[in-house]
Amino acid sequence: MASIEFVKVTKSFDKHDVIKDLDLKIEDGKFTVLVGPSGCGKTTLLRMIAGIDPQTSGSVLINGKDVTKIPPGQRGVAMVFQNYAIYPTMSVRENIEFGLKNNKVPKAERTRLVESISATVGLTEYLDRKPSTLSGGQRQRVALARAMVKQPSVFLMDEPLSNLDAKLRVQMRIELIELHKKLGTTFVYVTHDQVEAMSMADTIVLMNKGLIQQEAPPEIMYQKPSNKFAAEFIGVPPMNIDDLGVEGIKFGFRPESAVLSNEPSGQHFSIRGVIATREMLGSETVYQVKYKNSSYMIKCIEDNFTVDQDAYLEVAPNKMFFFEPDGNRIGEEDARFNNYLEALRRG
Ligand SMILES: Nc1ncnc2c1ncn2[C@@H]1O[C@H](COP(=O)(O)OP(=O)(O)OP(=O)(O)O)[C@@H](O)[C@H]1O
Repeated sequence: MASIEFVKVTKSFDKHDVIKDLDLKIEDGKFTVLVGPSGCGKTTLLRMIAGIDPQTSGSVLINGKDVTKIPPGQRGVAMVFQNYAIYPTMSVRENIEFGLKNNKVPKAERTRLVESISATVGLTEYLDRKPSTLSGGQRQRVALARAMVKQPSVFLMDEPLSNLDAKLRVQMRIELIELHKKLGTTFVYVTHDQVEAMSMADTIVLMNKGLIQQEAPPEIMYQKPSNKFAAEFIGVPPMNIDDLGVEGIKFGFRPESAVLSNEPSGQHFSIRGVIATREMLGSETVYQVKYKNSSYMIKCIEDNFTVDQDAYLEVAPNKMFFFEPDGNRIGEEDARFNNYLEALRRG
């Protein structure tokens, strides 16, 4: 088990700061997901923890100890990548055992570890197979088992599910959640996929351009995004955001927070728009509603509207968000919040 801490960490490539003065604490035993758009610095953070590509300045601490001078092999961390890095000519057993042999672990102990870990990830019956005869999900489990035999105190995972098809990804997500529960070890997981982050994380660390935008459990990230970036990054379709027309303020509401109807019901924000597109997804329907120069995405359980039909789009006041011109969210406790609600109601 281990906690991880970044203290004033900067990482530069060719004098360009990819990460600048970053402070972050990753809690012991938690499933922490680093999420953000491509190039925001997620992998760079992971590599600094592993010691593969150390920071330019600042410190990385594992269990309170500065690991700057400790080589990757001695940090007690194991990494799992998206392209597995398993050896095609070795059997599953040999792949899992490889690191142990290298570390001169005695044969009896090796066999015990390989068998118990294979059972944990459901590979027992595949131990004598070659990786080429396994499915993508089974190969991903070999990569996990290879990391697990090292009995690390931290698992670092870099988009480990991105090579799998959609159905398998969902299944592996559940398996990873269960594995984390079983092991109780610190997991640090990198992804650009907000659904993965929402479904697996104890804590989400949302990054953009090398800066942390918000650090929070999934439900807080969703209900109380700290800024416009977080509001738009988490959630599918993203939050609808538009100009309030007052002091450069923007307002926003989630696609599932709006109600579409044929008659207005007197909700706070009420406009009459036209259905521009309709996506019937089975359990829900996503409509695009056009109103003046704006368009809003609305998610409904029922499928009551057709394209080109007029509809009232209404949102309750407790479902509204407001953002400063610099993107920061204005909380309900802010004295201006009610003024902005009033401005919205008047249209
Ligand atoms: N070895 C390197 N030399 C120069 N620039 C690099 C190097 N490694 C990463 N970068 C730059 O650092 C930034 C962050 O890269 P990083 O791989 O951490 O992003 P990421 O968030 O993991 O993105 P992705 O989701 O695409 O993997 C990018 O702009 C990238 O171009």
